[in-house]
Amino acid sequence: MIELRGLTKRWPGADRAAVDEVTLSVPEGTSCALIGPSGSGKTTTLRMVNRLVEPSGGSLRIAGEDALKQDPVRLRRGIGYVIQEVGLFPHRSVAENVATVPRLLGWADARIKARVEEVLTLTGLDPARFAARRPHQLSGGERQRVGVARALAGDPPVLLMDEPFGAVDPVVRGRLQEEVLRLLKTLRKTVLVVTHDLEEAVRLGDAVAVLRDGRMAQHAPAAEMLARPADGFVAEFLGSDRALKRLALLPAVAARREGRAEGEALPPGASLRDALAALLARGTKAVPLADGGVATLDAVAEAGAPMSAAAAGPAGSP
Ligand SMILES: Nc1ncnc2c1ncn2[C@@H]1O[C@H](COP(=O)(O)OP(=O)(O)OP(=O)(O)O)[C@@H](O)[C@H]1O
Repeated sequence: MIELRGLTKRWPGADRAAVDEVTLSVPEGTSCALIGPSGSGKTTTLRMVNRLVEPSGGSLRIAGEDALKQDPVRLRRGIGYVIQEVGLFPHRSVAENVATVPRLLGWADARIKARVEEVLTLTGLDPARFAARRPHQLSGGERQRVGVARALAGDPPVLLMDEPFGAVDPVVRGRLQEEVLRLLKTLRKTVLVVTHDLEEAVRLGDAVAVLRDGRMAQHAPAAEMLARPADGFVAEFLGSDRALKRLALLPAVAARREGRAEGEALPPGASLRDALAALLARGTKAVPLADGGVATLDAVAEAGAPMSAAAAGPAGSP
């Protein structure tokens, strides 16, 4: 659990706080995506959590402990940190880069070697091919994977990510997001991720927190926020196509009707957006679902409407 209460940062000489009394909880094993316009305080908030930036006020608890009373260097060893530029040591091999935190933690060589192989494999990098390479011998996507492997190496319960996939092309980016998401869920990490990209926020965050001028504009599960933005600012930030974006978060079975239809059934985990895409691409009135029944255009529209049963639930914080 990461708990920020009234966390504030005033930079010297600034006329207003860059982060102004932000309160936010990320329950254990869940992820929260921080989004907001440029300069709204996302990175400053993230860097206060690992004390790369010292807060001017407020409190911060990680796993129940007062993180502002801990030694910052020790605190950071328990927090994985992934940044856009990755920040690998250029003259060290991939294996040596990934081993950074385990070495600082004083692990024995054999344990470090085994762990490096394990996290490289977890992040989709075959140790036999990649362990000995230098960072400049990797593609952008591979470097990003090494960044994730390095952050996971010491098995920290908490992971902070700042634009983790910002530097890679959209195709690689989508695949990396999927993989990292699956990995972090399996490992039950508590994750705070900063991103500019709303789709990435919705994909990676169980909850989404929108900052505006250093203040929290809304904090809610993604589907709820897309259905019910707290105000005009959040609505505009989410975009006029927010109802469409939300379809990707709801299961196709929410639009299930009795009936039969021609063509290939949608796969089991399909979303309402997948159902809509199939209906449009096939030019049919109904598409078969994996477990029987069909999804129709009317049913997709009904299930995807912001006030439908699928969207019901209390407004406000998760
Ligand atoms: N080291 C610093 N010294 C002084 N002011 C800073 C410093 N770092 C950030 N700021 C200011 O704090 C405010 C918030 O910056 P921050 O980097 O947190 O925003 P952000 O939402 O992450 O922006 P972006 O999306 O552009 O990265 C900005 O006004 C910025 O100029």
